[in-house]
Amino acid sequence: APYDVGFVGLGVMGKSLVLNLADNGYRVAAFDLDADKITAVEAQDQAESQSRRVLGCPNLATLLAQLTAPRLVVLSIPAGAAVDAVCEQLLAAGIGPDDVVVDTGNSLWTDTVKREAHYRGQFHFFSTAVSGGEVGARFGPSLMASGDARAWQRLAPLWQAIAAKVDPDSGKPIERFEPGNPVREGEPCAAYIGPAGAGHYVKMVHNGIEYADMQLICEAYHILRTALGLTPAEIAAIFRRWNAGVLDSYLMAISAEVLDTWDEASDGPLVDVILDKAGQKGTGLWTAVSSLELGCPAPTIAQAVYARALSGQRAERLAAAELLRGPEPVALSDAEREALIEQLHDALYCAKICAYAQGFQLMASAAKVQGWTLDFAAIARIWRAGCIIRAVFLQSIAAAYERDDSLANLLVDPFFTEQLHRYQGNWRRAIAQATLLGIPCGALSASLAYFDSYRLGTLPANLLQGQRDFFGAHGFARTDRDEGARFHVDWSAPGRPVRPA
Ligand SMILES: O=C(O)[C@H](O)[C@@H](O)[C@H](O)[C@H](O)COP(=O)(O)O
Repeated sequence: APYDVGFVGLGVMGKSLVLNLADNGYRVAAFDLDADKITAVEAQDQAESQSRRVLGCPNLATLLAQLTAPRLVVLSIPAGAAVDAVCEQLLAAGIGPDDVVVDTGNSLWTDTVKREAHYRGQFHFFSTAVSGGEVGARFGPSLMASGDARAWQRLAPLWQAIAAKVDPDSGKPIERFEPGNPVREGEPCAAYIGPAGAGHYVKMVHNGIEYADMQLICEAYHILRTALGLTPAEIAAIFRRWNAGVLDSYLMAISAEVLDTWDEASDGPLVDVILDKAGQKGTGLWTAVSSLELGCPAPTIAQAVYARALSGQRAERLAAAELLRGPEPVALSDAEREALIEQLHDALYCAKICAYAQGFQLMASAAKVQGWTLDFAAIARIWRAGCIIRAVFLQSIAAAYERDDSLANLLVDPFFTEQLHRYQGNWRRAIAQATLLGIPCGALSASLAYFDSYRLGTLPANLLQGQRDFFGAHGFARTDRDEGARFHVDWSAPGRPVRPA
């Protein structure tokens, strides 16, 4: 019998998606340039299922020959030129106008837009951004699909079958990590986001928020470690406690796991032998750049990208540490220590709300410019399970957009407004304490500055406009005239007259 879907790229994510598809009853014809990867996925398939659900193919022509027409071919290959190379090879191997090719890598959304247009008429170039890492891909990722809606009709049953599932009542993930026993009940975390590029844009922002979330947790860890001298295991215990409340999330849970991990070689906490130089593959940077280009502030996300870059300047930091002095360490009383832990909890929560608010507002800004109609409640719902930023609080974000799908910013949703009012005091105290102790908390404080700026009717941009007009005659609007009218001061003339510009 012919195979249901072709799969090209059997790396960590590709192999996991293939076995997930097979677990859900799809017969997969698979190819990779590396023959060992083909053998490996076939062997794992047989070991897990004692049947042949996955067929390794020696080349793309053989793969296409196994498939039911119109054919469906999924790509899981590194973002960039490799995607175009494989598309050209598929054309040479005989893929046709009715066939669908799906890019599941972390491609830059503008590349996806170009590819869909470039291959139109040759085959349907579709995309589905995947979040959840190796385990997510294997047992249930979050899937953000975009492109021709007719291609989605074909893909939807497969994606909804393999996607992570959420319990419709609690909004919590239904998780089971058993080969051959996929989760079939619950709401699937797979959605059609919109035209080409929309899915990859939304995934890019997911990753930007992921960067912010991770950086915020790292700053809390740094303050607990430095200000209170707690051990990684003690901090892990605090994170577990926090993970039982409003901060309940995958990233909080794995942070506790990392902190609790012992390194035999050094006979100490693993985290103490991990070099403090953060890597990055680009999605966070792309998000920050898009926010700057759109003029839609995402300072917590941008600060998280900068924090990675700063960590990368390790040699310079070590040299600077010999030269630059911070404040003298201060011993905190037991009451102050307990208070700081509570304050940090609230600071993390408030800053997290700001990072998500920035991400959702950024998606809204991009949608406006691109002419996309994004369903923010649906996006929040498919991020409740499977993806890296999965968290209970996404249920509240979904509810906020269900209440008002044209919400200007999550900060002004009644639920989140009330939360910020309740917890902001401790947020300020945590940042003030860390700052006095000389412990960097750029993402926590960038979030607070964002909140304080967004909630203020008047900002000091009036002086800034004056400065710009003084040195560059750039002009300004007046508060007591129509906003469209421009004015300029003749700064060198007596009395500095203000004239229409
Ligand atoms: O949603 C996910 O499954 C992850 O975000 C995934 O896409 C990947 O792990 C990131 O690309 C890591 O990004 P950095 O290497 O830039 O941290």
